[in-house]
Amino acid sequence: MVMEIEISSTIARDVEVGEGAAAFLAWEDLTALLPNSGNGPTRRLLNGLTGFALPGRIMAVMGPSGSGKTTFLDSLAGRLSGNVVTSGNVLLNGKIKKSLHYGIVAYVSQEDVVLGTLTVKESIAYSASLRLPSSATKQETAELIENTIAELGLEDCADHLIGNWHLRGISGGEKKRLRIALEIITQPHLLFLDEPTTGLDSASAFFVAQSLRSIARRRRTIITTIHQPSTEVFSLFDDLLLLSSGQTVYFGEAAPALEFFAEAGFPCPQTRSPSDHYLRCINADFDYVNIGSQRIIGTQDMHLTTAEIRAKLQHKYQNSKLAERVRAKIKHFSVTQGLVHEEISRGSHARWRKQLMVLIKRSFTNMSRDFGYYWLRILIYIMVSLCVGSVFHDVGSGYHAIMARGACGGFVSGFMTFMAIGGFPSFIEEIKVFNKERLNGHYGVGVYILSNFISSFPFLIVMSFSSVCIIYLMVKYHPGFSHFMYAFIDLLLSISVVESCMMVVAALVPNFLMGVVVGAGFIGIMMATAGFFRLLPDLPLIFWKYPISYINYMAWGLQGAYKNDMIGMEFEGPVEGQPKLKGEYVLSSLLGISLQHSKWWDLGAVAVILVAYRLLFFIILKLKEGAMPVFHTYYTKRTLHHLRRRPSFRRPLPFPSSPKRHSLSSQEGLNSPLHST
Ligand SMILES: Nc1ncnc2c1ncn2[C@@H]1O[C@H](COP(=O)(O)OP(=O)(O)OP(=O)(O)O)[C@@H](O)[C@H]1O
Repeated sequence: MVMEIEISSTIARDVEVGEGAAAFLAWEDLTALLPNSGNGPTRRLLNGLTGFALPGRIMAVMGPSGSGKTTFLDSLAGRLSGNVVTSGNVLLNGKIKKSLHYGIVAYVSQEDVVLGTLTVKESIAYSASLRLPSSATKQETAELIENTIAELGLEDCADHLIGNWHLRGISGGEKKRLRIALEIITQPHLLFLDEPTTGLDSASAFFVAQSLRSIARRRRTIITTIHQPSTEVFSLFDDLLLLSSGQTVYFGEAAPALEFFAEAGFPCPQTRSPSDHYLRCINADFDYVNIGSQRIIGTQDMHLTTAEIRAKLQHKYQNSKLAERVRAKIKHFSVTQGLVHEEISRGSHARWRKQLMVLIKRSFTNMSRDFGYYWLRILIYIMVSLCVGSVFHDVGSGYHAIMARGACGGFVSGFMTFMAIGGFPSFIEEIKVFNKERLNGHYGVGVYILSNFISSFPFLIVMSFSSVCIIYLMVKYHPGFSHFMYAFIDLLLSISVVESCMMVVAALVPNFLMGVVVGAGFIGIMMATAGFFRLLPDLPLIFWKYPISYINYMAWGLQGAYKNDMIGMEFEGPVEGQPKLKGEYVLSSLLGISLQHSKWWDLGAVAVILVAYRLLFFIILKLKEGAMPVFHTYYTKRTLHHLRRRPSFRRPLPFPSSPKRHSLSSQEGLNSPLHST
């Protein structure tokens, strides 16, 4: 007999009667494919999933490791990596949505992306200030922060630093709860969580699940993937989506799943928890277990292989009235556009000026507490400056001092700016935090770039000022306050350009080692064409002179530095008694510097290049947001068109006709990812 489970009347009521804003989410025939770059098989990571999530309810997505739980959440949220192709519809409040990022959904991922230099309370407070409406009073915000801390049991560690690579901070479980707190503080209408309880002890896991349930009860829609929940935790979930190899094994209310399994011939033993039982039935990883030298069958108690159990369950689900009604409900969703009148809230409600102030403060706090971000570099800059100062000490104005001054200028413009690459690991961390917060709609790209620049500027001033002070005084460059200030601003702008350039690299290559290599390579090219190792007039005209030397901040910076030092100076000639050499003559004849424009033009050019890099950084971040989805849609269409022409790809999925135990090799065939060639 086939038992059919009714979709509860409460769900139906929820769908029909909605008060205020709420998120009714549905997905239809959701498929994710991993095409092989060659002519090999295409993996189906998700295979035609259909279902819905309703406000006021919390849905658990369960399945063995690798069954596609994260892929499912990512494909709903439009966050899958570029190599995965998706098809199907995602409907939010009856309207088809391409994806649910930039604030439509709050997503708590598994990745550990938080600023480790802040305390738990500070992190939550910044997150609240960034997103709560500007009308929220200080007291309301403080209450909300306290409540959120209490809701996730973070009181004991509220004032502890989170911790990073060199700073031991809060525990992994506390970090996990903090990441949830950062997202739930604004009570988002739609919340996705990827394994929020993994790594937590049973009491904390229960605590977290209970908080999520109470949030859901405030007409919030919550979908969470979960690994091995305890019976207590499992009982807190309203709905269940059970996945195996990217296919639905069960979708519906969580409690009746027991009857579904029993009806299918797999009743849950009394000694086993229901969630354990479901996973055991569909987890093929331990079908065959080696105990000593013996190989035994893990699912012996059910007399079937996992592949057979899974196929039976899938078959039963696909042909059940339950699946039929889900499809009917989705149809209802798609024809009833705008089930709720209010738009669901998106990301931040704070005004951009408030966001800018909060981000500047947060970024400045992070930079000043992270020793590796600027302090270490400032220390190294001072030490290197002392070394340069003593090597070129009181360089003088003899004939040989001409080359010494040139070399010292070359070293400062080249190597001293190159050292800005040392901040790359911190840039990478910051970009990761930006990416996460941006996708969750906390703030915009422009606000982030401006805040990052403003908060780093005081450190760059300290770095350049201390270096120029030491070098200028020890080497005894051209005397005079204006000359000193020029050298300081020249170095400040040059270091700022390298910083901006490194931010561009971090946005394009978000990997520490690869980023450092790319950044170092780029600065190396700038050094080679700056006019010190090869004079500017001698550079090959095509490419190296035009355009490279003209877009090279170091070339402009070095020309300005040379002019600042040498114009107005006189140097001894090569032979004693010869007339003195004027600085202008040295510049044009020996150093290949054009005197057709003043040193201020050179400084202006460095400033323009700095603005250009910041703009480039903005454009890259914007392009990643805007153009990448367009490219991905094109790639998806092309790949699907190509795949649909393959007959084997269109073939329906196989279900074994008889529950015979397969040989190991045939079982492996069934358990391997579903694919077509
Ligand atoms: N971008 C990708 N490129 C290659 N393989 C991918 C990609 N995304 C997902 N996969 C593969 O899809 C399968 C499902 O991955 P997914 O992370 O969704 O599983 P999961 O059920 O969340 O597992 P776990 O519980 O271990 O986190 C895995 O085999 C994974 O390697």
